[in-house]
Formats: sequence, structure tokens, C-alpha cells
Amino acid sequence: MDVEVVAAILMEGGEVLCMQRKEGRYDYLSYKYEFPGGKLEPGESREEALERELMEEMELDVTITPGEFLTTVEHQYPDFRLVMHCYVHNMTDRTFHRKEHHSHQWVGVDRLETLDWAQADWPVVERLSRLLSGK
Ligand SMILES: Nc1nc2c([nH]c(=O)n2[C@H]2C[C@H](O)[C@@H](COP(=O)(O)OP(=O)(O)OP(=O)(O)O)O2)c(=O)[nH]1
Repeated sequence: MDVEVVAAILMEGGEVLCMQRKEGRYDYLSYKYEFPGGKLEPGESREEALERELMEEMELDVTITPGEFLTTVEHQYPDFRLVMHCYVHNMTDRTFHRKEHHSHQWVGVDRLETLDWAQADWPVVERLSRLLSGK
């Protein structure tokens, strides 16, 4: 079974918004950090799906453009295969309402690798660390 997801790396002042998942169906995803977003629905573009998800889970009203696309990662979890399209979006302020996550943190790019990320996110986290901290 394949799951196709869109996710946003939301940035402000050199920090990245990292969302912690709630307890869920799979132990390997429970309480892991992730980028906000979710599953594509039929007929949606990736950008539309991401805008909808950010509104649903954070009450965040933003426009996501194709130019903000960063990368697509694929990961085989024990129960499904994930394909995740990631966009980088700069926020002008940090206002949002957390509706579906356990917690969140704004984390400097140099500290991203200290969080307990969902497995699929690691290539993205490593890429961001290199890209944005000049390592
Ligand atoms: N939004 C997001 N999802 C991620 C990331 N990393 C990662 O493995 N995922 C996985 C977790 C979920 O299996 C899936 C996203 O689905 P979702 O957030 O719409 O749904 P969910 O599993 O929380 O809830 P459900 O509707 O399946 O019950 O992608 C990430 O960085 N952001």
C-alpha cells in the first residue's frame, strides 16, 4: 500500500517548525517529529493539498507555490510505503493554532538533527542541515 503525502518546512527567523505527532496506530510513528502536512486527496494538486492540510491542522492560511518545492522522499515503513513531497515556506510571523499535534518546537537549523524524527524525514532533515547551515 502506498501513501502519498505533502509536507511543509515552515521557517521563520532561521528556525524550523517541528511538530510532534500524537500517539497513533503505529508505535514507530507515535510521538515522532514531522513536518506539518498530510495525505493528498483525489483531484488536488500537491500545493492545494498542502494548503488544505495546513488550514485543517494549524489554521494557517498560506499560499504554497511550485517554486517552494524542495524534494520528494520515499520510505518503506513496516506497514506501508510513504512518498512525501516537501516544500519550504517562509512565514512572516509565527501565528498558528495547533489542532492535531501533541506539541511543537521552533528549532534552529543547526539543532534539527537532535530531534526524534519519523524515519522517512531523516534525508530531508540532513539535507536542510547541510543546505541552511553551510555544512
Ligand atoms: N505530514 C507528515 N506526515 C509524515 C511525515 N513523516 C512521515 O513519516 N509521515 C507519515 C505519517 C503518516 O503515516 C502520513 C501522514 O498522514 P496523515 O498525517 O494525513 O495521517 P495520520 O497517519 O496522522 O492519520 P490517519 O488519517 O492515517 O489516521 O505520513 C512528515 O514529516 N509530515
